Amino acid sequence: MTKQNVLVSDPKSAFNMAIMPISNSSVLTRAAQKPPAAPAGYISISRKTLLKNHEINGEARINSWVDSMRASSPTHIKATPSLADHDQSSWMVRHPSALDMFEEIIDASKGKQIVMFLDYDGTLSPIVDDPDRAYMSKPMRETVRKLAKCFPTAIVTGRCRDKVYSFVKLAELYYAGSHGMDIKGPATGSKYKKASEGNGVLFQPASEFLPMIDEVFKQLVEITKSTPGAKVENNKFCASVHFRCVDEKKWSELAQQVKSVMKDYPKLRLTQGRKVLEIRPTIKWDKGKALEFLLESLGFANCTDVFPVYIGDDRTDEDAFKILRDRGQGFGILVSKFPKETSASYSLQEPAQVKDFLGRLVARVEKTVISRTVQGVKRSKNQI
Ligand SMILES: O=P(O)(O)OC[C@H]1O[C@H](O[C@H]2O[C@H](CO)[C@@H](O)[C@H](O)[C@H]2O)[C@H](O)[C@@H](O)[C@@H]1O
Repeated sequence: MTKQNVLVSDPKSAFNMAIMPISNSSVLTRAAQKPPAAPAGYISISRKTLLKNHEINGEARINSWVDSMRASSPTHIKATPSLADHDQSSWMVRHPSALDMFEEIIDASKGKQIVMFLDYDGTLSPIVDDPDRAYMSKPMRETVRKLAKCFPTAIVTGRCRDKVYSFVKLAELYYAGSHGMDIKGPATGSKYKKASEGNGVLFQPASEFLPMIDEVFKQLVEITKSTPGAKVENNKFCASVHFRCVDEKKWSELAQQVKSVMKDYPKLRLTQGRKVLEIRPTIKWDKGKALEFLLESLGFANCTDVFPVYIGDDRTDEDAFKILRDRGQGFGILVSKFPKETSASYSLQEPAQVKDFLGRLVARVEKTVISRTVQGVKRSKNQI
């Protein structure tokens, strides 16, 4: 893939730093010098906080990561059924099933342009022990393929962009890898243009961190060798340390190992996912910003009639859910079998339900197009 310029139309937009050749890192250097405040849900962010936590409060912090990883583990939630039952019913009132609310969702989107944002792991593919084998089923791929014919559709993932593409294998989608720090979006000003048509833009706001992430990745691989089951994944602009196959008794030790590497990299921060610690640059960029960037580059920056739908299962998806809440446009759907603190409006329990929901959306568009064709009504085929 060649390096390209990114041009975003609104000069006052939050994406001014995108108006530059990707290879020019001067603006990014400024951003990196002054780490921004932590977005909601992050474990730590600023250099000061990192140093403070490592020097003064490191032990407590590590324990809190490990505790929260344990607490969010389904085996632990199942171990307290009475709490789970009670929480589940009141939580479902606040975050009803997107399948049960399908007609309400369709009504809310009427006359608006739906834009779909899909997380990968735990949303399109079931969670499995080996991250290299988190395949998407053929029926899910077919459903997403059809979905992309109906609406602009993007994958927004913590994974390396090339890796997620090797799983999804659909050229007609837009891809935001490394938690949105590696975006292959639509060509500038290409409203409604398919990703497969023309040159898409490449946006990599953390490009200057590449050598640092590589270095940290190698150190993490080395230091975690002594922990059976630990796995380190290079996600290009971030790295993931997997705890899933590590004996829980060893989790604190593994977290300590990660911390010991991090102490030399104040420009990196840690976030937490599903049995994973993720190491990423301290730039103010996340899946929420990626969603906004994609909406803007699709030509929907100031549109009131756009209806973005973001589906995800992880803490990192909360940044995108929150953006949608704040914009008052569209909504988020959290994929979870258990109650979780979330800014999403609706819920689905597992990838199989995500497929059903997407399939129903596709079926509704197809039905609407047929009935409009029969009636001779002219309207954008992407609108329900
Ligand atoms: O943003 P996502 O698409 O959800 O990616 C987040 C991380 O997902 C992957 O890890 C998770 O899925 C694995 C496979 O099912 C599982 O083994 C692991 O425990 C989960 O945390 C991926 O491997 C990470 O690199 C992503 O950052």
